[in-house]
Amino acid sequence: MLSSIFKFFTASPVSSEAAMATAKELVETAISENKIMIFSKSTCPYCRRAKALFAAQFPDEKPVVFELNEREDGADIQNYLAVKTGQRTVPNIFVNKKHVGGNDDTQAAFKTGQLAQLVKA
Ligand SMILES: N[C@@H](CCC(=O)N[C@@H](CS)C(=O)NCC(=O)O)C(=O)O
Repeated sequence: MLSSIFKFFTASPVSSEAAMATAKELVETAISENKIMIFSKSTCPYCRRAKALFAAQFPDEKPVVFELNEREDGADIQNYLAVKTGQRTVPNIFVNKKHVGGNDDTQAAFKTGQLAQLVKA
């Protein structure tokens, strides 16, 4: 019972001001400290495809992945990312502090060579 109430609140599209501020700091630190930062959900097929692309094409780089569905602050992070990037879906990917976007954007950026440019920037 308590855990279902808790899940309802963590899945909420509304975060308190304090939770948003905490999520903001966490997200901004993660983006600035990690070359490839992937906000993901472990159950999401688009996320799997994006992670597989990095593993296959940039095997020397080790993306940092936050699985939002496995964290208590996952909904707050997702809400902050929506404000920051205009994108609410996962994956939400940053390379060298640049917002690449979701899986479709990442696959497209790989095809044009832009992703490789960003990775080595
Ligand atoms: N076109 C997007 C599709 C991403 C997408 O639909 N992701 C789903 C999960 S598989 C999502 O974020 N749904 C909303 C949510 O999980 O909150 C992409 O290529 O990244």
